[in-house]
Amino acid sequence: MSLVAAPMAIVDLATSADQLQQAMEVEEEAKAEQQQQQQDLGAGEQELSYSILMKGVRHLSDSGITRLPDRYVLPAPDRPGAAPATTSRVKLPVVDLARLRDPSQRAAVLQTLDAACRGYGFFQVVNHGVDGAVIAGMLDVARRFFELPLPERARYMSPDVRAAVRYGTSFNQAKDAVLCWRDFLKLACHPLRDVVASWPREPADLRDVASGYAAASHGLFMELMEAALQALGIAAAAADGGVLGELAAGSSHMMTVNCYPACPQPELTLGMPAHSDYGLFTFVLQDHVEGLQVMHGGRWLTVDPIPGSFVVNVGDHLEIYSNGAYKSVLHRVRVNSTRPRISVASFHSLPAERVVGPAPELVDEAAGKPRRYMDTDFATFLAYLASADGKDKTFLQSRMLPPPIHCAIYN
Ligand SMILES: O=C(O)CCC(=O)C(=O)O
Ligand SMILES: [Fe+2]
Repeated sequence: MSLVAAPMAIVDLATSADQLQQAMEVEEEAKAEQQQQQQDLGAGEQELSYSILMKGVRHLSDSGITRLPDRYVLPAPDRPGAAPATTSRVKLPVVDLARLRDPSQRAAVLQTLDAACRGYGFFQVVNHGVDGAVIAGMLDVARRFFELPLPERARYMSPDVRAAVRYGTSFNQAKDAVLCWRDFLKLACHPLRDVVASWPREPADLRDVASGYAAASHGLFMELMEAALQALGIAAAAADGGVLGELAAGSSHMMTVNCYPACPQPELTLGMPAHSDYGLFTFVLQDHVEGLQVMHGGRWLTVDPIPGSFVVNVGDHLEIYSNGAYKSVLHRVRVNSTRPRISVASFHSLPAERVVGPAPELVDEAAGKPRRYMDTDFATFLAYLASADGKDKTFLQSRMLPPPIHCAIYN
């Protein structure tokens, strides 16, 4: 063995001693967790304490419960089967990025994008060019994260909504009167280089895989924003910097990895309640299990997942920026009794400190295009979340201006 190799061998030994120690710790934690699960359910399936519920639904599902704990049972009118009930499935409008990139077909695809953002607020992106291995890898590492023993996941629990990494359960767990059948891992993704080191250390490939995925998602977001601005007729502003230039200089990007385990009574609860998203565009990557539903024409429609595609939706910021032309639409997630589901939602927007209001190009009082929304910023949104439950699109509604009053006397 050469002298050069010796320090390597020492490092290797040290690493494996560390790994052995870690493996023993994890095994002990897993045993303790299993005992705890049995204790949690020891007295039959009596109502569970708040601290047990805060361990999340993966913990409950792994415990083998057969009845939904009361805290997850929605009032009858809010249950997924209640009116407006539907089992209709929807194939969302398809935005083909290969065609968008082809100058001879760009105008036609811009029309599709524009119509989708005005009508559904949702569309699917295909032929995006993101390597299938990056997509499959992201879903796979997400699944493996939620399979880690609870103590390993629980390291990242935090009440701080600004934390770069946050593990939790339900929708807004500190506020939800009825809990949701979802656990999540939230990862701040901007600036990527600075935040990755604070992401979970396990699974060992999570940082690498998720940062590759985050970079790809951000690239697609920039491309779609440019297209959306062009479709809205404000591309000229982008040419001299504009909002696209701002986004290139800095943006906000959060990734939420959602885990919806199999649920004993899925007809009584939801994985996520009806909500709209806060940013400009959200990219959702879902596995092959359906669950996402979109409100359209007063009915809930289940999105048919196209494997390898992204579901993209307009967020509150884009509705405000487009002065109401593009719609930030209510959506929710249903769960089922047999198949766990994983999704990865990437929320893209302007920097958190940026005040967002309607684009000046889209407001013209004299031409009958009044400003329809107040300016807003992240601090206002957080204050809103702290004061209300943040559901049912009420934040966006709180930013809407009343239509101008036209009085005949002055006309
Ligand atoms: O799980 C899904 O399909 C959607 C998730 C979602 O709407 C969200 O994270 O805001
Ligand atoms: Fe959402």
